[in-house]
Amino acid sequence: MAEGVRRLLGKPGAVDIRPYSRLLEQIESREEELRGLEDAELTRRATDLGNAELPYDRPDLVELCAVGREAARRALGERPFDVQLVGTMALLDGRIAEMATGEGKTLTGALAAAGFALRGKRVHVLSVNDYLARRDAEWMRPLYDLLGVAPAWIAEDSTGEERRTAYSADITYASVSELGFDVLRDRLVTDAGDRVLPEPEIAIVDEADSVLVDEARVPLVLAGAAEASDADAEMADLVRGLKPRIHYEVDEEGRNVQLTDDGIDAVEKALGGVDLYDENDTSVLPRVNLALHAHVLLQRDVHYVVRDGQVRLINESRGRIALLQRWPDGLQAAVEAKEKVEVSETGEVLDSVTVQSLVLRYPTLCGMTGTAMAVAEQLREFYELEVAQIPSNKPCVREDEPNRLYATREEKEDALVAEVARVHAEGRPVLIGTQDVAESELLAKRLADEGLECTVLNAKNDADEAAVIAEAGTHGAITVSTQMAGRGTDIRLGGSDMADRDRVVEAGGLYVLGFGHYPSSRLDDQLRGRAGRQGDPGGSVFFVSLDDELITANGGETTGYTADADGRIADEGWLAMVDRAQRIAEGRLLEVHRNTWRYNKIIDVQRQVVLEHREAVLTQGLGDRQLAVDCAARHGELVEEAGEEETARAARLITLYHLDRGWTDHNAFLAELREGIHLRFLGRRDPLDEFNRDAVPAFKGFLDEARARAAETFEEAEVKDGTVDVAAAGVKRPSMTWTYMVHDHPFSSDIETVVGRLKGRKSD
Ligand SMILES: Nc1ncnc2c1ncn2[C@@H]1O[C@H](COP(=O)(O)OP(=O)(O)OP(=O)(O)O)[C@@H](O)[C@H]1O
Repeated sequence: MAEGVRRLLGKPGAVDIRPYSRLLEQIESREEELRGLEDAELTRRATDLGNAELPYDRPDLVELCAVGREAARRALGERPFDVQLVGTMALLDGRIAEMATGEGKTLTGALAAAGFALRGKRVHVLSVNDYLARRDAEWMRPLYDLLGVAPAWIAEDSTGEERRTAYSADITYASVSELGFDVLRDRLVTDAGDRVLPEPEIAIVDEADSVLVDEARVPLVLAGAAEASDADAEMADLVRGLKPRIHYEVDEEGRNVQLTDDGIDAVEKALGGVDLYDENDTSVLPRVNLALHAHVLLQRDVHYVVRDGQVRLINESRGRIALLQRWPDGLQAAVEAKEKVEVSETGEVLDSVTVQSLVLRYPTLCGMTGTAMAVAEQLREFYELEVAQIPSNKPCVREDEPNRLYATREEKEDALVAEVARVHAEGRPVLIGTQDVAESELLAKRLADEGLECTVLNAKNDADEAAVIAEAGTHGAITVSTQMAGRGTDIRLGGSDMADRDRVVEAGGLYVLGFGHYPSSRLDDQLRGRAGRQGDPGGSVFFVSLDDELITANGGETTGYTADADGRIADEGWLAMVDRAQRIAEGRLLEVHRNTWRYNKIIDVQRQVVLEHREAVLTQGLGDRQLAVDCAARHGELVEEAGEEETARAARLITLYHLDRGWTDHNAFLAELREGIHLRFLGRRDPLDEFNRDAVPAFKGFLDEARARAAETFEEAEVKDGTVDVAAAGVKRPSMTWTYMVHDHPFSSDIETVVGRLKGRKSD
């Protein structure tokens, strides 16, 4: 049995992996026989496993792992390590497998995917981006071929037909956002044959903590074309002239901005003496607020970049550009006006789904990540998922040094630059993790000024990013990077071809330097994990300063310390305070997650009612049956004139139209309700109760209302050239739809911000 497995019997809070480890010997004993088989015979052994139901019993599990190992050895030239097989078994049991960076999660997940697929289940492997979906599917394809199952992948530019074909494969790799958008688009089809997705069965989530926890509350939105909104160039110009603290105030967390009285006067004057609070014209104030928000709170190169004449959001949790992400429309246009670029199309929200609801659609959910234990509680609470902690194949020898704490940011930067210079002189490769794009660029400039040339990795496209990171382990390389929660490429010592490996090992392996802590220790660990893969030497250390935002925003003390001449604070108490600030930040994030979860729950319940009803209309002729009752006379006439089938088609289209229209309107109402509710919260009532109090009755008559409207339209529908002219009766579908993700709802009235702030106040 492998040393790694013997070493670890599982930590508290994690599931016991011993039942899996116990099978390893039997798996190994099958190896010799399997090596002697022809490929076709090996494939047959695999497909024979399909003659039973899930879950696998022990003999079959042994057979699956043994056959899978042999197939991987032949097809990929990689014989799965014991720990990878333990990971595969944990995934097949619906667990989250925690496996450190570079342990080979792709192969572990692929063997589990094949295991599910062989038993007739459709598997979706969810990646964090299109590049990885495609790369992993193609990488694992020879293995799947040998095991007799078919993989496919989806990318942003896949057509509807390509998607349908890909989803009908045994195993489909897709990014979470593409999957979400397909779910949303499928919800709006008017012909069941237009759907691309089959019923969800099994999801294997890569980077599970990033998707299931960090991105859980991110809504994916489907919007439909309405009229374009105007770029508010006038407002953008106006707010550009306003002065901080005189005309507007920003709250401590940098999430809200408000005009002061002087600001209000200045704006009213600049607009030719309007009254911003005129009850008869409430259109001006929101425009000012949007422009102000865009101007003050959203910073170029931190929250977005301008590229090819377009404003592109930076995905804050990954430091990458997110192609399809936009802010809610008004704000997007305001930023576009601020940056003086062409304004993009706007529209109304047709529907949305959070990442959390998206993955909860799957009856079986599992996944892998390098950092799951730290969020084990959340995985249990929100998904009923348990973590299996898989030991590393070789012991990790990375040296993680304690924090180096400095009084000020300047001192922290000086110290970091000096440290980079020191290790660089020995040829040791350095990877520096920064919080955002702007910071990475400033730091790169500073390093360059000191004669330390470095590569900056930020918000590039995913494929470029993979190529850059692959070389971060080269002798003497200095790489500055924003956070890379999404798994990229392996950092091999000595460069991607490992040509110089010995020299780099000699120098101590990859050295990871964090330029400040992330809001959660898990994100820190992901950065650290870049070094010391597969038993490689390596090290990590974080440089922190008392004026880091994490510390100032989370109640850290910033006065009364003793520092040495370089500004370094060595006192244990102060170092402990840094950890505390991070724990507080983690607690706050969890609270926000819980809150959104509660809000979304009720919306999900309502959505489910609509979706079930819609399904009956779409596939079982419910609309037609209802209209035959509600509009008996007109129904009879139409059947006479156009035939039963055509009448049923018209009834379906009309009913679906009103259901979807109603849901869009209801969504807008709920969004407004959420935004407005904080005012009542100030009246000391529980905002969630308040929300439910209004959201529930507003939905009560929903289906009846849609039915009544459908009847009205149906009465008016006329037959033209043998078909019912539903368009003439007012049934209009959006001429185009598109999708986006909303990251961290930015409006000041956002309930989470308010909840967060009031909570902060209460504990004062
Ligand atoms: N059993 C094996 N034998 C040899 N090499 C392997 C084996 N399994 C995986 N590898 C190699 O290890 C490297 C890392 O694999 P992979 O990218 O799947 O790791 P990971 O766990 O997903 O890492 P990360 O956390 O960085 O995403 C790859 O180059 C892969 O080819």
